[in-house]
Amino acid sequence: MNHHYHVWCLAVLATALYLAPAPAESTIVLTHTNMENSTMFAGTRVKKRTGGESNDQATAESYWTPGHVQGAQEDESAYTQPEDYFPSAHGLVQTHPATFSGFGSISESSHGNLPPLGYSSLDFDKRGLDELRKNPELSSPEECARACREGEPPRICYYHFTAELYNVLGAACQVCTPNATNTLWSHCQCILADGVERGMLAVNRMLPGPSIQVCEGDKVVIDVLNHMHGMELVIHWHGIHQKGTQYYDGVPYVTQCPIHEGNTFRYQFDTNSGTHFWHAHSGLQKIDGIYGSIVVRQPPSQDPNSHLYDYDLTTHVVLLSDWLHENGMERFPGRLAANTGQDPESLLINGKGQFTDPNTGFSTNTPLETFTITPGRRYRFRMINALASVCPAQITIQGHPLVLIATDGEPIQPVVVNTIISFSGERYDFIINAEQPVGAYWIQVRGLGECGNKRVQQLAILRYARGPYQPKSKAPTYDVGLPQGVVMNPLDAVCDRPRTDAICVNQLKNAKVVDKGLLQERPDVKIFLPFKFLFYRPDELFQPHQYNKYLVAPGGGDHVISLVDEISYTSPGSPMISQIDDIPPELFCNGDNKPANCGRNCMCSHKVDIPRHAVVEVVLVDEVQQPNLSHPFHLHGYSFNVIGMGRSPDKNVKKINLKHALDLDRRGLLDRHFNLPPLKDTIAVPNNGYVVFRFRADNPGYWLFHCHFLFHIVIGMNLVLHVGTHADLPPVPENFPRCGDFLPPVSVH
Ligand SMILES: CC(=O)NCCc1ccc(O)c(O)c1
Repeated sequence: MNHHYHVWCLAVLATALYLAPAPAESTIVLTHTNMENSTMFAGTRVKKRTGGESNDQATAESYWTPGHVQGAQEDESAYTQPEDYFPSAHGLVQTHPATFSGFGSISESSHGNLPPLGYSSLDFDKRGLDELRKNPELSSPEECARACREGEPPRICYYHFTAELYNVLGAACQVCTPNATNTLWSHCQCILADGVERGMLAVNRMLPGPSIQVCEGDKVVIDVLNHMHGMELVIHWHGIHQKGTQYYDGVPYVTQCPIHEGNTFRYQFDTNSGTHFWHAHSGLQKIDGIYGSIVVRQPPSQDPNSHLYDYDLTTHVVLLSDWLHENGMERFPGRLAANTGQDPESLLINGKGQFTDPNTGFSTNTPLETFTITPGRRYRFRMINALASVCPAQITIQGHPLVLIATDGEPIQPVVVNTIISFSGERYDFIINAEQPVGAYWIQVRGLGECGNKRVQQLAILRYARGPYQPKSKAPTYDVGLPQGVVMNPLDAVCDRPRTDAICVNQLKNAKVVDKGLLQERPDVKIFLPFKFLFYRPDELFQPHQYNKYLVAPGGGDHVISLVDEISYTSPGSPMISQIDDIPPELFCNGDNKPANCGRNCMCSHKVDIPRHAVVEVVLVDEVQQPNLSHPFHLHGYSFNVIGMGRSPDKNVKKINLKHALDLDRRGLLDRHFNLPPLKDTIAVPNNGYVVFRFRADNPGYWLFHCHFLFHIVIGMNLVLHVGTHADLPPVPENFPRCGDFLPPVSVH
């Protein structure tokens, strides 16, 4: 096809659609009646209201007419030059053409060029832009988000993150109303989320924050500037192994000191392939908006499943998150009277969604995320569960089976499912074949577990190019959802036999050969880790001279902390990796070395030492025994092979515990499979069940291992696996920030 003709033709089409008046149904109604004080939020106008007004009135007075036209993104696979393309991720304004370079010839497959990211280096703080411009060896985000080809030299990809206190529906939404035909800025700083105004935290005024999309082997450099007043910040790169760059894993007081307000910390590391993400690992900042995707692509020849799909687009990342209508700190330790625990009000899909007030039934009408596909083509989608609360998320796409091809960044032998249940921290990559009639189809994401109480869900749209924008069928509701079919990750934990209705993680097969040594009968190190909550009695918790942490759990208002092997993790005051000598040795502990007389609530820095190169087996045992709650454990620095999972085969045993798991193991009754066990870095332990996994300890360092639920991290459901010795580590980077107590002798004048 003639290159220039193609370009011109699409540009005209896109422009025409872009300037067309907004269809009535896409009017955004930014109103929300707050349960307690009936405060209305109307786009850029803020009105205080008294209670009792009808929703009709509210709607009439407080809507906003956007010029956002979904049709601007017409054909995902026909992109050629950036001028033709209106990104969907933040698709309010056209991306600045001048920021793009390196687009080659038109390719008929995605294994060719990629559409733009949806933001560019022009969105950096000026300091970031200057850094990029003065260093010719650095590539911009838009240059790095490219198709990966064998034999092409790796790049050094540069990002600048500015973290701020920010707001949803702030005045930025006045400046870049979506109907402004503004071509000066690549990025509109208006965050709509689910259409309900709130304070939040944002990186580069985007939600999700900037997506990092590179090719395997590229080096990534991220300058993180903390502009959050009175807050420290640490960012973790979930799924990146940090081999050789152990200092940049982003765990406070384990691998670094937190970044002070006003300071910039430069992370730099190599990339292992897969769908990953980044998020704050400090405090509760993640649930307030500090997260974004990481996609590390490979040349097709490197992916055993590449023959199954035609396109792997920048715009087909599906990042799921949970969303509150207040700051996360309102929920910790939590309130007693209006006890909602930590359950979210809403879910978001790529930071977008709508909210229906359960009290009034009133809905916002903010744009839903739309993924565009072309009939007859096969698309790789990369789903990231970035939820922070305890709710599993279930995704279903109307009329489209999902061909699962990877999880947590690692390829598996393809399996077909109809719905995926995922837990905080997990990633699932699947293929969608665009083989249904041209149309628009619902994507439904439901919050399960505790989220069933509020029935939170979110919708997005899978749209065939040149088809309608809205699905013909009524939107699925929480109770009448899309048909389920085969479920990935059934919550019933029946994982010891093949079944037709579901697939468990341990039943997935690795698409690559597995290290034989890992599958040997006896591992070098075997670690049993039971975990549970400690329920405090109020009289026990509120004693003089003690300020013990606690979480007010939902429902009954229990005051709890978390224990792993009877220990509640407590952070030291200096990072283990860089200032081990500044940490009093008695602060460290583990199951074999607990502090004397620490009673029920042992608080110390739980650390298990592992010899380098050892074959390690970990058995996690759920002693929480809270029906409805399965805890996803995430290991930093590694992927591990999932050997087995399930519940006790002994029908007389109602509740599993460490003693019983040890007994099952002795009798050879823990489920173990050695035929191509899949690789994961985050695994949900079935409630009242167990998980067995193995890895070879070939990455020295201090690696956090923890429940990925945000509010369980802060109450101690963590430990550190310390692999090797300090002699195995690269030297501490020059001028690496230091922190710790300052307790000089008292000076007497
Ligand atoms: C009997 C009871 O209500 N227990 C609460 C369990 C619990 C504890 C902590 C959480 O984060 C959570 O979601 C649930």
